[in-house]
Amino acid sequence: MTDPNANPSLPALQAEIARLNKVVQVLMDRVEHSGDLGNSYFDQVQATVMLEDLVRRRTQELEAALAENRAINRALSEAEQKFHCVLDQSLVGISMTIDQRFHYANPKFAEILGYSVEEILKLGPADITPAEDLPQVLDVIRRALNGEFQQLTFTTRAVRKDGRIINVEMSGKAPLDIGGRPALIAVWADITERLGAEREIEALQTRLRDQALHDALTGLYNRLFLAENLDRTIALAARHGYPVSAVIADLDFFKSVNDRYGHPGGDAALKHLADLMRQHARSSDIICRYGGEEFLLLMPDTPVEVARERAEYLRQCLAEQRVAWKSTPIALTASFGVASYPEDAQSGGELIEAADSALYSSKANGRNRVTRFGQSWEPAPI
Ligand SMILES: Nc1nc2c(ncn2[C@@H]2O[C@H](COP(=O)(O)OP(=O)(O)OP(=O)(O)O)[C@@H](O)[C@H]2O)c(=O)[nH]1
Repeated sequence: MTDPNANPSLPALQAEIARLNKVVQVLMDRVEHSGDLGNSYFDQVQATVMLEDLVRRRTQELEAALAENRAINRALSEAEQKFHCVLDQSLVGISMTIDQRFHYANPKFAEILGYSVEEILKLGPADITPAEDLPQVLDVIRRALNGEFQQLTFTTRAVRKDGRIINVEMSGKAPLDIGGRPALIAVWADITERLGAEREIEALQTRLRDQALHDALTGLYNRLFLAENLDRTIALAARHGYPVSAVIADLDFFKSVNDRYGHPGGDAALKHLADLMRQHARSSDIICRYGGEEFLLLMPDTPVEVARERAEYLRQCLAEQRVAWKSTPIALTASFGVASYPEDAQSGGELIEAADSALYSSKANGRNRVTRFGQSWEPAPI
């Protein structure tokens, strides 16, 4: 990378040698012509001695200067070797770009991109950038050359020699003046694996959060989700002035379903009711498995009468359908309690309590029925 001509003392020395040569030439001419001018032999000898002395002194000075110059060059060469050694062993890629071409690349930079150093030096940033990223990369280079950044760290993609696209992080500083041309020095790291690992962790976190908020058996939201969202749902309703209705459904004599069909049969029954509630819900509704065989349907912006009708519809469907289970389909019924904010309750907690108390009335009054909070039960139509 170092130009030996860059040693500032060398041109000065060369100029001095040229000047001395001229002086010697002039003096020699004078000596030769002094005879023509009629000067004495003694004058000629004296001039020759002076000349020789001057040349000897100047030669000594020049030799000393040349020795110093050689020492400087040796020190420069050693420094360059050390510098190369560090760059060659660097764990990050280093490049220097001049006029859209890589003017320097360390082995790591070539390795990141799957080229040899010789090959990469025939390329430039545009050759290693995917076409769709090119406008953005060229814009960053343009702005860097304009001196818009003192320090820049930039994440982009690069195309390797084998065509594989990798994610790279590139850091650079303001351009340097190299031989009168702006040079961009950049440090590169292949962050493909790191990004992949980060994405996996993110996906895992999303999955874990999802699992934490859902019931594994039915896929419905669980109580934790309800706890996180109930108050917010009520607060939103209060702000916008609409009602929120709650329906709690509880399978009747579920213990005997388990006893008769076994736990897997009971699970199939729970999934059946969950699917039924899901099929007849609006996207704004929140359905969650509230307890073992208890389900909650939270219906924002829904008057209590509409909620009661929905509960009645679900009750009927459940009573009419059979849960497919081996050779013996399972007959099920459920009891329902309905309440509404702000009519029956002033908070999320009170709303659930009101719906629960209505459910209790349904159970107490014979099951397989829908009871609205604060109202006496009506006989079921079937
Ligand atoms: N299969 C299955 N059973 C469950 C699950 N969670 C709770 N249970 C059962 O649900 C039953 C609930 O019984 P109870 O609370 O006595 O209610 P019930 O038998 O439905 O009676 P009523 O509600 O009064 O009609 C218990 O036998 C629990 O073991 C589950 O995830 N799967």
